[in-house]
Amino acid sequence: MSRFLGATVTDWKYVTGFRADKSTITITRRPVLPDTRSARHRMLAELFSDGKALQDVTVSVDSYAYDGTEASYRIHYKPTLATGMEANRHKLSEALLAALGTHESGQLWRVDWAPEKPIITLSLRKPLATMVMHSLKIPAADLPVPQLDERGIARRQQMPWPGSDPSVPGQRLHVPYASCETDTGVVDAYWNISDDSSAPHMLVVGPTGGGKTVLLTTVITELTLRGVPVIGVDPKRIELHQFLGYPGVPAIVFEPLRAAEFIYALWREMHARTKYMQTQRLKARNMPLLVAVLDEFFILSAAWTQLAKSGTDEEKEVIKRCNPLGRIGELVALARSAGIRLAVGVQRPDAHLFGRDSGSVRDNFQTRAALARLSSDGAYMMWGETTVGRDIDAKIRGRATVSDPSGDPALAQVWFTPTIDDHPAARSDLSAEELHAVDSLRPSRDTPVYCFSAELAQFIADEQHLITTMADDVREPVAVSASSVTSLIDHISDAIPAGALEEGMNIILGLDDEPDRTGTVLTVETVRKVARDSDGTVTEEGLVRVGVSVESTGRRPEVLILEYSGLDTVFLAAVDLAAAA
Ligand SMILES: Nc1ncnc2c1ncn2[C@@H]1O[C@H](COP(=O)(O)OP(=O)(O)OP(=O)(O)O)[C@@H](O)[C@H]1O
Repeated sequence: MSRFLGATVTDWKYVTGFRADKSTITITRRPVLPDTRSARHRMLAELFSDGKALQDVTVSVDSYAYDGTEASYRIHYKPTLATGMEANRHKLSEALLAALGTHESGQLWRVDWAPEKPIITLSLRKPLATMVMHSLKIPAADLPVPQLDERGIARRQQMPWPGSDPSVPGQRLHVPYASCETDTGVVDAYWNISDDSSAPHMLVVGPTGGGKTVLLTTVITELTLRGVPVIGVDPKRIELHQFLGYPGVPAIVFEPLRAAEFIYALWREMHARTKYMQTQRLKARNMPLLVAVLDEFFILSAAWTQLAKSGTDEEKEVIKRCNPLGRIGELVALARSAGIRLAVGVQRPDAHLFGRDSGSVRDNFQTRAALARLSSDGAYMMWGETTVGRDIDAKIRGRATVSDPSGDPALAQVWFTPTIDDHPAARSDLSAEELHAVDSLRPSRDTPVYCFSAELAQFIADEQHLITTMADDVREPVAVSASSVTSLIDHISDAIPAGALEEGMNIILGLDDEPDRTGTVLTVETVRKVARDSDGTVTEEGLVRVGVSVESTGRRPEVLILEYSGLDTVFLAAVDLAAAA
């Protein structure tokens, strides 16, 4: 062992040289300095040594944790066409994260691509909590509510909110619902419903059990605490019923036909408000806010389509008069300036089911949350990129991709609000912590809806009457088997355009055959084959042939061919019904 410039050298490299002009052979000894890089540093350098993924790579340590472990790295590389492509960057980031695993401290790594320079930084991030209990830190009675005159008009709508920055206008109306990761750390994700919001309506996507109802519950509780009333629509009947009688929630609508009447009343309200604002010289910011939450929107819109096609004459007339799908389009585009906001929950992002003009309708839902691992098409529809939100850990309940405060997609943990139903049967299921959370969230004041139209006022009054008489209709259960199912809404899990049907899906048939649906026997059939127009595109005119095999007396099952246009909606069976079929 010897020393070279102060370093201990255990190995030497010998280089031989020959100079013919001087007839000399030189033998030079160079020290091989020991590799002092950590195993992780070496691994990172070796990851790119073949020059395939990145070229001319140098890896350096950027910072150390207090215990001396390496806490961040910088990777310099030679920029190429491939390194500029989002999909390649995403793949490489995933490979780096997989190679790095978990840091000694238990923290996870994050990968950041510098926007302008060919530098990747690897740094540590605190893992997002896997569960965030949603509760209020101060008594609800101490929260400020907007000062409104008897018409509901606010001269100064923007009240300070505890913890808010008074220099940021409208923060009272930043409705938080999740913790999300951004470059500056974990922050609250919120829906900005103030009049200066560039994302006035909210879209929530999540499959059954994905946490959509929890997210909407979190949002509704935050809205009512802020003195913003909510009317909910829940065609599945079991998601938002907990809000019946909740302060600030004057109505929850369950029947699709009543939901159509509600959309009509809301549309009339929007026009009445606009007229009032014009005559009284009021601005959007003066108007009292009202939020409509439409859960399971595709089921609702498919039910409307079915009613329009094969309902009773009376039902058809209601759908025609209310034209809910057309009026929703108008509401989405115009309601914001009349103080009305929409939150819509759907099972999957779909390009077609918002109607013909889907693109622009979807564009108005700029506050977005996706509670599931998205397909690449779904990711593109939600975030404009095929790779965003695709690696959500499905095992963590409430894990989502949401719009962060700057509007970009970010990984998030949705705050958990247990059921807020104050029925003793619901409360008996809650733990002490959950009871504390829901009690803290309950507003101490009931916020009214200021109705500028006779239609909305009448609608709410009728709904409240219906709810009080609902108990009269309740009867003791009778056992009914799948083959005698009579009610549609209770047994469907989702509705999708025929163009999106795939082999193996269980669909409900028999709805169109019998105009009087009460007493109709529904059947559940499994899709065996789907044939689309030759180029595979789904258009309203496009024909979709679907083959289902049905029982027959012969040896082989008969194949029934159903024909749909690409935008016809088809109901999917709920799991229990499909299993029974
Ligand atoms: N943010 C969350 N944090 C913790 N647990 C959650 C969260 N969201 C949902 N869960 C858990 O997942 C369960 C299902 O959630 P939720 O009822 O919201 O699903 P959903 O999407 O509404 O399903 P469906 O479409 O069938 O109504 C909840 O009862 C709860 O236990």
